[in-house]
Amino acid sequence: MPDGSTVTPVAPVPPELSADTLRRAPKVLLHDHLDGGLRPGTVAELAESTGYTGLPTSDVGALGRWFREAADSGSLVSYLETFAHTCGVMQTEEALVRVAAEAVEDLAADGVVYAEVRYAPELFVERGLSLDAVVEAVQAGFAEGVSRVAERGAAIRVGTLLCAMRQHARALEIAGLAVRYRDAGVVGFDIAGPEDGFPPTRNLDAFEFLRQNNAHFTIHAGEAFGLASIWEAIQHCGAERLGHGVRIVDDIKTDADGTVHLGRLAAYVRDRRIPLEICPTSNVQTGAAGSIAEHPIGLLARLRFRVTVNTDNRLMSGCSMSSEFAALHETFGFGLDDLRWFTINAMKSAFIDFDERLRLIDTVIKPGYAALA
Ligand SMILES: O=c1[nH]cnc2c1ncn2[C@H]1C[C@H](O)[C@@H](CO)O1
Ligand SMILES: [Zn+2]
Repeated sequence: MPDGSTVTPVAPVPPELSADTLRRAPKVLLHDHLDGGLRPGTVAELAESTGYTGLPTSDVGALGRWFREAADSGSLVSYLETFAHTCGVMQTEEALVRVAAEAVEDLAADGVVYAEVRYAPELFVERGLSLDAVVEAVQAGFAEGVSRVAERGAAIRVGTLLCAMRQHARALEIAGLAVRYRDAGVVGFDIAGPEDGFPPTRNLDAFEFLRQNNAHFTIHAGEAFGLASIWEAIQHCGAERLGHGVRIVDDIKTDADGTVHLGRLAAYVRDRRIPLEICPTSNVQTGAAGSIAEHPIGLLARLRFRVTVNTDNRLMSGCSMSSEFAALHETFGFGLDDLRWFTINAMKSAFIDFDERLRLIDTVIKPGYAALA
């Protein structure tokens, strides 16, 4: 093991950042699922207009609660069952455009200035849409959302990540789709779905194809399975970022006197500045963390891993970037400097061009936090 280093535990401080300050703080979101971020009212209306009859209730308030409670299951597999309903109402171009446009509006209203929003095109072909039609409808929706936000005098930049579902074995095809639409707003690729039993190396051909094409990708790893999944994602597949990655703590030992020892893999992830797309509330719901207070983000941030904060699924977790920041502020005492650090970490780790990342850091994020201080 590398030499130990001592970290001083940070005592939580009383909350002092108002909800309004947290909302106005510029935020960068790298891990947000399109089919996990619908407004409950939109789910109900689309079910009605598209003839989807599977919803557990049509009452909007009850529906929002149902998603949160059903997702709060302690297991990733049960959590994922709730997506049958959101995907069920997203099978037409009109529905995809609407959901994508509203997602952008909701993120901008929450103070998000750059977002990478992901989804699996293969989940929206049940009623005959082609994969290309799905991608084009979502891109049209994002463009519509961005222009509605601009009309209100605000600004948001959105990049798309295309996911392949681990259990469907269509990763090479979806990777090809991501590369074909790279000049139309698709900035990267991911694999999602059940982790246990579906190791990242099942999709090696897709990752090799992406690397040959100089394309970016992240991998959901270290959420419902441990270090082996993270190791494969990085060392076999070449993931640039880790979706969640929280189980990297299994490779970190803390002595009774506070001395911390990083194993080889944890040291590699930290040394190489591999971004962790951490989603605190989602991790509690799927059982990856016992509670927000027990979430490894406190330790990982203190050890200066490249930590980013994300929503994962705003509908299923009933959360936003502001509410995740608020929970971290209340639980760990993170202040504006820490939130700015998470935000700049995320912006540095985005899949858009370097000069555009720099421009957002210098002209939007830094001045935005300076104005709040
Ligand atoms: O946290 C997650 N882990 C693995 N898969 C996930 C997670 N959140 C959402 N998904 C799945 C369900 C969606 O249908 C799919 C594409 O967005 O990705
Ligand atoms: Zn996810």
